[in-house]
Amino acid sequence: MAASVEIHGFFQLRRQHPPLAGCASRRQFAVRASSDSAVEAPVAGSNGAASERTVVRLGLPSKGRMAEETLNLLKNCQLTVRQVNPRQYVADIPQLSNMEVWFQRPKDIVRKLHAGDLDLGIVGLDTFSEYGQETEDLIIVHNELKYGDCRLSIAIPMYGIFENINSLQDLAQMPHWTKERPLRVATGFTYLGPRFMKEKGMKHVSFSTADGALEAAPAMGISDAILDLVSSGTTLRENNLKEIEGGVVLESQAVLVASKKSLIQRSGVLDITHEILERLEAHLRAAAQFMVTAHMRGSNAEEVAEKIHSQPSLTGLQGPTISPVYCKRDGKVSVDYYAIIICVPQKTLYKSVQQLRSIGGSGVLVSPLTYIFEEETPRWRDLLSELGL
Ligand SMILES: Nc1ncnc2c1ncn2[C@@H]1O[C@H](COP(=O)(O)OP(=O)(O)OP(=O)(O)O)[C@@H](O)[C@H]1O
Ligand SMILES: O=P(O)(O)OC[C@H]1O[C@H](OP(=O)(O)OP(=O)(O)O)[C@H](O)[C@@H]1O
Ligand SMILES: [Mg+2]
Repeated sequence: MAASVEIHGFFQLRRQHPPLAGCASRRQFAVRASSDSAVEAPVAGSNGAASERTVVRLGLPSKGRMAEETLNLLKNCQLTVRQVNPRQYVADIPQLSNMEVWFQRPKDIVRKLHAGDLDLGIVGLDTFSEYGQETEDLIIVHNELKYGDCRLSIAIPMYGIFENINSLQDLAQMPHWTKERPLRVATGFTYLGPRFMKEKGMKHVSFSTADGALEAAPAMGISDAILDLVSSGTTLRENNLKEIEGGVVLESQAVLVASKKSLIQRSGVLDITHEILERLEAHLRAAAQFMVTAHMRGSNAEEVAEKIHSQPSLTGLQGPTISPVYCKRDGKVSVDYYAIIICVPQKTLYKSVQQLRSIGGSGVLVSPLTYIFEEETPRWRDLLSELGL
C-alpha cells in the first residue's frame, strides 16, 4: 500500500525567552507562558525590479543563533560587515565594493534568493533544503562553513507506548498507526518531513506545522512525535523525548548559497562570489592547521626530508620546507642543523610533536595559521562547471 503522508491543520506553539520565574529551564516547554519574538523583515525588492538592480546583494541571518557566528566568520576572512545601526536591515562590507548586505530571517533569505531579490546568502543547510525545495535555480557555493552544526531528527517520547521503541523500523511496525489514526508528527519542516517518511516507506503518517517549542507537542497530546533540529540533545532530554535509530533526515551546518541566474546574468555577482569563496576557503583551511617549525640534525636536506617523510603525521600540506641553519663554530661557518617548516592538522598536533622528537627534532615552535591560499579553490572549479562556464 502507498504511504499516506498528509499535512494536517495548523497549530502555533509559542514560547518566550528568558524563562519565567519558576521555570526549571528555558528548554522545558511545559511550564511556559506564550509570546512571540518573530520579526518581520521588510520586503527587499521585487522580481520586476531585480533585473534593473546593479548592486550585488548578500543575505545574512538577522537574528537567532546563526547571526553572530556569521559575522564572526566574515570578520575572520577580513570582511567586516559595517552596520551603522543594529536595527537597520542593510549594511555593507568595505572590502567588497558594489555589494549590499541584507539582514533577513534565514527562511526569507532562501525565499528572496529564489525571487531574485538577493544574489547570495548564508543559511543553515536545513533551511536551504526546506525552503529551497530543491529549486533548480539555487546552488550551494560552500557546503561546510563549520558552524551551526545540527541535525534534523525525529524524536518520540521516552515513556508510554514508545518506551521500547528505538528505531524508525520499530516505529513503523507499531500496530497503533492506521489510516484513520496515523502517526502524528509536529514539525516546522513540512517539505523535508513528508518526503523523508515517504522515502522510508512509512505508512499512515500525518504532519502538522508548528513554529517553535515543538518539544511540548507530545506532552500536550497534540502529536505523537516531532521532527526538529537537534544539536546537544538537551532540549529533547529535558522534555522526555528521544531520538531513534534511522530517524535523522539531514545533517546540517551553515552554507553559502546563491542564485544560479544571478551568478550567470547579473554583472559582478560571479566576481564577488569568487572573492568571498577564496577568502572563506583560505580561512577555513587555515583554521584547522598549525604551522610547526623545528630544528633537526642532519648531514644534508635530503636526509632530513627522508626522516620526516618516514613519519605518518609529518607529511604536511605539500611536504616539508627545509632550510640550512648556518652556525659559526671555531671561526668556521658550517651546517649541522636544518630548520623545518610543516603544517599539521590541529587535531593531530601532539602526535606530530612526538613524531618530530622521535626523529631528533628540537626547539619545536607552533603557531596558528590565518590563511592558506591554494592555487585555485576546488569549490570555484566545481561552481564554474555546475554553471556550465
Ligand atoms: N540547536 C542548534 N544548534 C546548532 N545550530 C542550530 C540549532 N538550531 C538551529 N540551528 C541552525 O541555526 C539556524 C537558525 O536557527 P534559528 O533558531 O536562529 O532560526 P529559526 O528558528 O530558523 O528562525 P525563526 O524562528 O525566526 O524562523 C537553523 O536553520 C539551523 O541551521
Ligand atoms: O539539541 P539542543 O542543543 O538542545 O538544541 C535543539 C533546540 O535548538 C533549536 O531551537 P532554538 O534554541 O534555536 O530556539 P527556536 O525554536 O526559538 O528557534 C531547536 O528547535 C531545538 O529546540
Ligand atoms: Mg531555532
